[in-house]
Amino acid sequence: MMDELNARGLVLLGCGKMGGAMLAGWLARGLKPEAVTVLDPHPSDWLKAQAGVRVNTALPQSPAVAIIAVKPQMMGDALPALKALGPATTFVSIAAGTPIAAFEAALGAVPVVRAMPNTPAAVGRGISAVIGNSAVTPEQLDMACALLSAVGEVVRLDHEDQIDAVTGVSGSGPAYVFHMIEALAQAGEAQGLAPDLAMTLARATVCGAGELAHQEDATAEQLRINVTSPNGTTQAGLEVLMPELPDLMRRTVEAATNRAKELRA
Ligand SMILES: NC(=O)C1=CN([C@@H]2O[C@H](COP(=O)(O)OP(=O)(O)OC[C@H]3O[C@@H](n4cnc5c(N)ncnc54)[C@H](O)[C@@H]3O)[C@@H](O)[C@H]2O)C=CC1
Ligand SMILES: O=C(O)[C@@H]1CCC=N1
Repeated sequence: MMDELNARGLVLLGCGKMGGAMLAGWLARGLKPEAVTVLDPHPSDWLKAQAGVRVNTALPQSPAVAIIAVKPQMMGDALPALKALGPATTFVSIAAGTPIAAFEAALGAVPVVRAMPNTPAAVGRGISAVIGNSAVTPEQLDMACALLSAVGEVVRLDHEDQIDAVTGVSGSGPAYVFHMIEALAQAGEAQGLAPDLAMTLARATVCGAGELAHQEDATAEQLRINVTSPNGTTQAGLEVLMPELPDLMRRTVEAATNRAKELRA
């Protein structure tokens, strides 16, 4: 897959937080900088420092893939730049909200893969959900999945409308976890710990628990039970957290999903 991309090229439309995170992951995994053309009116300092990557130059004739990573609100302005690319290019959009039909309306009957990744892609630990349109060949869908799997896990969806809930869970999800670090650190401070120490403990705890969940086969429930001594400290803490968190998380994911639906307009 990287061989084909290195030979034919990859175009990235929009290199902000998510496009940059994925590009960082691909460059670290064998994508040659010279094979990459980025279109972005405001290139970041990180992008400017990527020697060899073409920024705001003419596009290659027929790149293997064009990644669309602009905000849904910018789509109308941004998409015409890709109009010259033909049906041999697979268009992969990572935008929340924007439906496949909008790309077909703007670009014609081209192969489109709609994907929802997340920022841990920057360290090869993302997860992306994907769905293709009727013009995508199995080989093109496989290539898009291989590209995304270079920066994490990939799941294939059956219906495009599932992607709004995916966005609410895994697209936005890293932010919920980072907020958990912030809240856990603040709670440590409230118990008298110095801010730096509380943050060190909270960050390492969330990272360590995440890594344990990643490496172990045990369910999340079992991993929780393993920490919880009967009548011990964890049980006392969970008796406060568990009645509150599921409903709070349900409302959080519902709000994010609903916002993804609104962005369709
Ligand atoms: N940040 C995240 O965690 C995730 C974001 N996404 C999706 O990725 C897309 C980008 O989001 P972010 O990277 O967070 O936003 P961002 O604001 O960091 O990046 C957007 C980039 O697009 C550029 N841009 C603006 N107008 C343009 C144009 N006409 N042509 C080319 N580039 C243009 C901007 O200069 C900016 O660098 C959105 O559609 C979002 O829904 C999807 C999954 C996760
Ligand atoms: O907040 C957003 O709209 C984007 C989509 C998923 C994560 N960030």
